[in-house]
Amino acid sequence: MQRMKAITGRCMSSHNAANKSPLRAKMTLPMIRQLYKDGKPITMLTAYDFPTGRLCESSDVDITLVGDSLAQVCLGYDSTVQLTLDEMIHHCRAVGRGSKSPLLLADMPFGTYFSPEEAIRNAARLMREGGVEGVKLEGGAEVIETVKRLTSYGIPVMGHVGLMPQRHVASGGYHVQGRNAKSARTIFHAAVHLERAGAFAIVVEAIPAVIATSIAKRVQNIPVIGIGAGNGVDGQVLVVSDVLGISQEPPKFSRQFARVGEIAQTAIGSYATAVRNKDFPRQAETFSISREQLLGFYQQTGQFQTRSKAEGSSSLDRPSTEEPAAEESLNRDTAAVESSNEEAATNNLSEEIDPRDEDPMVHLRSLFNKHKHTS
Ligand SMILES: Nc1nc(=O)c2c([nH]1)NC[C@@H]1CN(c3ccc(C(=O)N[C@@H](CCC(=O)O)C(=O)O)cc3)CN21
Ligand SMILES: CC(C)C(=O)C(=O)O
Repeated sequence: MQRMKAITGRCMSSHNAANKSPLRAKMTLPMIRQLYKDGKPITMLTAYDFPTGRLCESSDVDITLVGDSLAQVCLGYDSTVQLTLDEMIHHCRAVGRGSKSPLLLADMPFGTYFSPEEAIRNAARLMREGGVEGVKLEGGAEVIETVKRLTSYGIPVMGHVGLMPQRHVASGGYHVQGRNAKSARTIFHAAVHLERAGAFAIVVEAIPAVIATSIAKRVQNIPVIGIGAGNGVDGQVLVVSDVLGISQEPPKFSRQFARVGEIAQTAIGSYATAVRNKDFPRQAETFSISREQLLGFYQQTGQFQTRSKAEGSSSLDRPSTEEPAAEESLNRDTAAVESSNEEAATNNLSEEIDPRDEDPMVHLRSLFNKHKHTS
């Protein structure tokens, strides 16, 4: 019942051309909180563009995250550090056009929240220009003041501790965090402080499951959402391309719930083969034109001409006509075409016509001549 409430805001436009899925409740922060209070696991998935946004919508996830993994997964950069705020905003807008009902969040890109002032300005851009409903940022003690300031201005903030991909240069790679007592304690305290600073949720990434569970038990008022952090937390997040099986190097903690990459490659290979074999397109994949209109076209473009002439011109490749027209209406329409093109037609029809049997011209010419003789 909770999920059926609060059908407001962006959800009102969810029956547009872009979104054929049935109306579902617009996820709001209070609804996320309620899921948490009810002990229901929160589902979160990344999206990077309109199609993946639509998948979040139709698959009923609670939170769509335009993660800065966008940089690697979608844009081909080496790391998230290279992503700009403008690029992030551009992709948020696309995701938002497909993902209407889930809560829509964006990662603050690297270098856009080094001071509280900078963070406020850039988070406001993500909300105003990108259309997101909250931001996620990586960090512990060093971002607490920033989180306080953002939330004080009504900008919902999701924290992110443990493995922080934006620090991969300093960390020398993507390493599991919290595997010694000191590191685990630092992450634990960061989570506690993020809750106090006003974060509405915290992502914990690539830490031992028992540490994540400890954090989730200690953080009592907001959900702890795990990625590579085991099953003792309040929700899970994964990268959509890992879930679909289209990532080049999915992290060990992810699961490929399908092998969409293999399916896609097979499909595209089949397409290329069909084109090379002239097996694509087929008749049903082609457009037709009525015989009378085709006749008019041939007349108006002077294509009733001799075979030798025809062979000399490359513009005479003629599409086949498939649409059967009732003889009567064809004759009537042909007459109309003829009267408006009588002179040109007469000139052209006085010449020898391409005799090939399969050529629709042959049939059209005979109809045309029949009409001329009987009128
Ligand atoms: N496709 C994809 N999925 C992700 O989850 C993801 C990205 N890309 N890009 C941005 C960050 C980077 N992330 C990563 C990337 C690699 C590992 C990884 O391979 N970790 C190793 C352990 C490495 C070590 O401890 O030395 C592993 O075995 O999973 C983890 C998180 C998570 N994010
Ligand atoms: C995987 C999630 C948590 C993320 O931060 C990202 O996609 O960048």
